[in-house]
Amino acid sequence: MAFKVGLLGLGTVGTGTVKILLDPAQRNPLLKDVVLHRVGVRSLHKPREVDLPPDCLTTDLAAIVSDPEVDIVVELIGGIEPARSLILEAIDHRKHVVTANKALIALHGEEIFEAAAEAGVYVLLEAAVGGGIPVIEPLKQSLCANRIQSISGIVNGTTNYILTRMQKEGGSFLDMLEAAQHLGYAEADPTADVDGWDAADKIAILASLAFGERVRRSEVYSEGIRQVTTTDILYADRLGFVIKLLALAHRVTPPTAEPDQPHVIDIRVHPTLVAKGHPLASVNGVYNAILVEGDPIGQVMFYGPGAGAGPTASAVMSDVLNIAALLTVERGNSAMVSATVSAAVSAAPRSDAPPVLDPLLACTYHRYCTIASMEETHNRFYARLQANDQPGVIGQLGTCFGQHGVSLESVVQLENTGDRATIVVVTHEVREGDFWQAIGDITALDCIDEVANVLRVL
Ligand SMILES: NC(=O)C1=CN([C@@H]2O[C@H](COP(=O)(O)OP(=O)(O)OC[C@H]3O[C@@H](n4cnc5c(N)ncnc54)[C@H](OP(=O)(O)O)[C@@H]3O)[C@@H](O)[C@H]2O)C=CC1
Ligand SMILES: N[C@@H](CC=O)C(=O)O
Ligand code: NA
Repeated sequence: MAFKVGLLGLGTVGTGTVKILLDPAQRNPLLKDVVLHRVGVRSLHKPREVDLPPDCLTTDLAAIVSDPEVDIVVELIGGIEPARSLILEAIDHRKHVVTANKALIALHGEEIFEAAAEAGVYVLLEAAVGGGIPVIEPLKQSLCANRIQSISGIVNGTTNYILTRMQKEGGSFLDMLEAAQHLGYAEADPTADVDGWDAADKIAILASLAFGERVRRSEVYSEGIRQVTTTDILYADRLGFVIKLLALAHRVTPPTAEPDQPHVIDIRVHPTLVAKGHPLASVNGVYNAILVEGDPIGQVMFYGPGAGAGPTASAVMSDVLNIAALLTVERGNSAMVSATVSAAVSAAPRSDAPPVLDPLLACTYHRYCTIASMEETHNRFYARLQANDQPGVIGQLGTCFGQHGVSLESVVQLENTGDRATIVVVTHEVREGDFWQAIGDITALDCIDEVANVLRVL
């Protein structure tokens, strides 16, 4: 019983996927039933790392998604269009879909999953978050009995790779970005990685799976890592922290709230000082980790390679095999029915209703959650200030923070050059809006040259 795959894209992840498909030895036996039928690319003349069967490669991607022989369409071209239209067309032709495209799912998930539910097909996306780390299916299935309270993690391999190398080698941001691009970790436009949009796509997807309600991608607050300097990395280190780009989501609504009201979710992405003893602090390089807190499980952490050809292809192929397994059961059952129930069944009226989907595998959320305004969230902060090195400066800072109810955990003067001083402040947890009002007043003080950087602290 063969299942035919129509693959869209033969770049980093597409190539990794073909390598698994063409080398089934000692993997799951079901892989032998999965056949690579067509591969769609932009250019037929690029050198490729894999030897494809003759006539497999095409630039006509529309023909792949409507090909009657294709059972599963694997979308690995990335971006919004033409990926969105091709996936919708594939669904319309009743193909199951596997995608690694978090940007598309975060933005157009509602349209895609509603079309899939109507057509009775699956759209699976294990590769879209955490690369090779199994996290989407565990959230949908293994943790489904839990009430999830929070998800926090490092979900972008490129920025974690850059920050780790900046920390360990003091290298320049641009050199490290180039290395991440060369290794195939970065998006086609690496702005999505560096500015936190890729991590925001991923936390929007994780939060909707964890909390059972859709998240409007446009409402997810995100800051990238451009403003993180080697000076901040050094000062953070002296204070006992490392700096990581964290994606955070937690349910603000208590479990006792009315079930018909949408949940309020605090969700954001920003560079964060993480205490060296925290489990996320030692996640380095291209590795990702996702810490889930639920009731009754407590804490569970998923860890592994978050980007790159092989790990991401491992996740893509797990989805393909999940679908192949379901199709094996479906075809086996219908063969049994047609063999045993003959005349009576064939005389009955045929139903065109789509097949019923496994509710733990399909994503069928019907309402949007409410996102808490950033001003109302509570955070700890690190602020690096340039000031006059004169008596009373620290007192004035303390007064300004105090007037806005911001309590300080530590204030240290880390460096002096001539009559200038660098002061680093770490606050206790405060209301975000109050902190920024205090910073506004501090900026206006005569003794302060500038607030050079502000970062949040976990
Ligand atoms: N790289 C990674 O580590 C990870 C990537 N992802 C996601 O996987 C997806 C693919 O990423 P990646 O493999 O890195 O991307 P690449 O840029 O390496 O590959 C893209 C492929 O798609 C083809 N393609 C792009 N646009 C078109 C088009 N309009 N028509 C036809 N073919 C097209 C390209 O063709 P050609 O080869 O001819 O140029 C290329 O083969 C993205 O959604 C990405 O976000 C997810 C997790 C990790
Ligand atoms: N560009 C992404 C690729 C995987 O999703 C990353 O760096 O994490
Ligand atoms: Na994954």
